[in-house]
Amino acid sequence: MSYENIEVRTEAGKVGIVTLNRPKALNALNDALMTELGDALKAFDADPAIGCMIVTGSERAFAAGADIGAMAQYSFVDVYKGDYITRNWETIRSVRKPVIAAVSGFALGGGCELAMMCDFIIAADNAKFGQPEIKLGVIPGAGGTQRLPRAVGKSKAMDMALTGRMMDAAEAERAGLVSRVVPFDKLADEALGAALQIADFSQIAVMAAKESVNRAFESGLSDGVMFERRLFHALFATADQKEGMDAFVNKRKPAFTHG
Ligand SMILES: CCCCCCCCCCCCC/C=C/C(=O)SCCNC(=O)CCNC(=O)[C@H](O)C(C)(C)COP(=O)(O)OP(=O)(O)OC[C@H]1O[C@@H](n2cnc3c(N)ncnc32)[C@H](O)[C@@H]1OP(=O)(O)O
Repeated sequence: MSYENIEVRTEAGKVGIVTLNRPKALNALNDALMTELGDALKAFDADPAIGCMIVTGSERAFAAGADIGAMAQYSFVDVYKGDYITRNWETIRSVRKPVIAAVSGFALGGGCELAMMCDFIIAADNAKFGQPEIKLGVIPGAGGTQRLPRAVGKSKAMDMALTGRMMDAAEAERAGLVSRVVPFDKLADEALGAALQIADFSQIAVMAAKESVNRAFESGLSDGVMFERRLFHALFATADQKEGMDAFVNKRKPAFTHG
């Protein structure tokens, strides 16, 4: 499959990597890019050999937001009837294998929202996150007002949504938006290291872990705990649970099922 707005590759046959590729526009997210991104992630998700995915950008920008030039002329009818965002952005949330956002440079507006749709964010020390939509006379439209408070708390999320200010990688890590911060020249290796580690685990246990953690945002504590418990119980029906626990008892490396 050839793409215009992204680059796609695999590492070690088990990690799928998508690089946003509109450098002249700081990876501004247009409709074509988001459709290509969704298609690429769905293809990796369907590939039994792929255990984890990475979405990344350039040193200067993960993505500086949705494409303002593309949006400037749209009417309500355009975006409502075109099912703006729902039609393609939500695809990234439908993939069942983990997606790591490896963020350097600007992750603003839709770029920050895209990173938050991924399962966790590893940031370079030059990363800058923000939801500056207010400066354009709009508000975040791809989950920013919902995911950011859940990640960093109401006060910081409200501050960012109302002032449009950016926060740097260190503040983002302190606030809980970002899982790890590394020097830019270590970002690709850090993200790939995490992805390879995940891809070597039991693929069904990895998918269950992702599903269960995400359920925390969709249900009350008791329901979420019960959802987790039933998934935990269900994994005792898998060969990987037997292999993983037997390998520990017999002091050997487990050979999990991938795909
Ligand atoms: C039915 C139709 C469906 C269409 C679907 C479209 C896609 C879906 C969108 C929906 C997403 C949900 C809602 C999200 C909304 C947003 O994200 S709004 C945008 C939020 N982002 C911003 O406001 C940041 C805008 N950019 C800047 O503030 C600055 O560029 C910067 C990031 C601070 C960097 O500044 P500087 O270093 O001075 O570089 P610049 O010269 O400004 O930029 C370099 C070139 O990149 C272009 N560019 C930058 N950001 C964008 C952008 N968001 N959209 C388009 N183009 C961008 C900039 O114009 C420069 O280009 P040239 O002028 O040609 O050099």
